[in-house]
Amino acid sequence: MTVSLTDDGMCFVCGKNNPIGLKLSFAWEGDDYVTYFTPQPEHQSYAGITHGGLVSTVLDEVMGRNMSSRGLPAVTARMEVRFRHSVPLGDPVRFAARIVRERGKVIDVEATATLTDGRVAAEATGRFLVQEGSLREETPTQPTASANSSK
Ligand SMILES: CCCCCCCCCCCCCCCC(=O)SCCNC(=O)CCNC(=O)[C@H](O)C(C)(C)COP(=O)(O)OP(=O)(O)OC[C@H]1O[C@@H](n2cnc3c(N)ncnc32)[C@H](O)[C@@H]1OP(=O)(O)O
Repeated sequence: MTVSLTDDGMCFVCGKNNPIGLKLSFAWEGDDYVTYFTPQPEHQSYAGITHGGLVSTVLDEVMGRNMSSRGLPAVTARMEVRFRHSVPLGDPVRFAARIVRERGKVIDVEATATLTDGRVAAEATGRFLVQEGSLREETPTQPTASANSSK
């Protein structure tokens, strides 16, 4: 079964119109598809530590957008995350994704979250299923709000 995917600017991670979203920007750096996220206090779990669910969310996004940026709109079917080090607040974290294997509409991707000192804080593997058609863009109904996080 496939679904039709629409970008209405409200994605929690990249949507420019989501008032509570992260509003992250993405770009290619060589073979890596990359975003930088600087966690703030509102993104923590224990004091001073970025919530692992949010780290997972950005890993998911950078993998998914790797494909949509190449014209392959896909959904996450499965994802595994290994948390190696805590992610502190206040410093930019580099999230990078690259394709591992493509088999028809099934694409395996891996991603890393790297701290400013070069340590890989978290690594993910994901399986994505490419959906039929192209990503549709739709005018949002929600008002635009100011960013709460930046590259
Ligand atoms: C310029 C760029 C602008 C971009 C601008 C974008 C803005 C927009 C934001 C984008 C953001 C993206 C990054 C966030 C990505 C999400 O958050 S996507 C949302 C979360 N994910 C979902 O909602 C998916 C929900 N699940 C489903 O829809 C369906 O279960 C799936 C995954 C499509 C699978 O459907 P299905 O019909 O069961 O698939 P089927 O064809 O039977 O299986 C195909 C193969 O996949 C395997 N498979 C199926 N399901 C699974 C599974 N769950 N686990 C493992 N393997 C599976 C099958 O075993 C089969 O493998 P083989 O047997 O062929 O070896």
